[in-house]
Amino acid sequence: MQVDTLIKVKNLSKNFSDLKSVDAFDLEVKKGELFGLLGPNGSGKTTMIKMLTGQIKPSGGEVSVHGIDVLANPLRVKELTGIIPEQETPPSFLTAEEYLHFVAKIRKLEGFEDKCEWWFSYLDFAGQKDVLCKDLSRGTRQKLMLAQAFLHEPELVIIDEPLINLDPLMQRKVKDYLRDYVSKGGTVFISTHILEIAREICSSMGIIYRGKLVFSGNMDDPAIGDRPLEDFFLELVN
Ligand SMILES: Nc1ncnc2c1ncn2[C@@H]1O[C@H](COP(=O)(O)OP(=O)(O)OP(=O)(O)O)[C@@H](O)[C@H]1O
Repeated sequence: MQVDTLIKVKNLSKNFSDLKSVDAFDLEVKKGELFGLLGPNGSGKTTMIKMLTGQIKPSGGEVSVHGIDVLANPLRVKELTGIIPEQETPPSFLTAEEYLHFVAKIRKLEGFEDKCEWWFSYLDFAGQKDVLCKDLSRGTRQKLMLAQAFLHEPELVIIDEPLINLDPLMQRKVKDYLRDYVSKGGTVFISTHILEIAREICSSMGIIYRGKLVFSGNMDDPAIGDRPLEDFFLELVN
């Protein structure tokens, strides 16, 4: 079945005791979008991503990915989606290469060695292939997490803070890769509190503040106009 809306969220909420971390959130992300979820620290971005990827259960509302109810079938959603959760670290007892090969085998990828080689080369960490994941630098761990998420070229990739810990050259490469991925038909959902990233690469965005979606639209939405994104953002979250 062809699905054009890859992420659909309706009246979604997550409470931690009295705190409404995500509050009655509605959102749709269509195929081909590079969507950025922006918001200040503690506004609910990671909580949203955890609900999209079946890591935590919502307190209320509906969430579907690829037209599949995430609560009912989280494993199927994980099979179809590339995911980089917040500050995820790969297993400490595997080397970088072993980890990528392990992921490729779970994904039942054929000819994965070449694909892994491509990632080692593109993100310039072939020299760390044989290093245990626990001994990798934070930036190299992030490169590895990016590689594992895109290895099977899924229709949808969901990334919490894609450029975290990367140096400017690697940030440039990842931004180029994300733009190219979407231009070839992929869909990417990112969360970030870095507005320049969204301005530079996203086609659409949502702004979350205190758990509520306070804006959703394209980057050329007339409400933003010619203002710096920072001004628009601060107007909504102050
Ligand atoms: N497991 C939890 N138990 C209690 N409170 C939580 C839990 N997870 C998140 N929260 C709270 O929910 C709110 C939203 O947190 P979340 O991590 O989603 O924010 P964020 O927008 O991703 O922040 P940042 O940009 O700082 O990473 C915060 O107040 C946080 O303390």
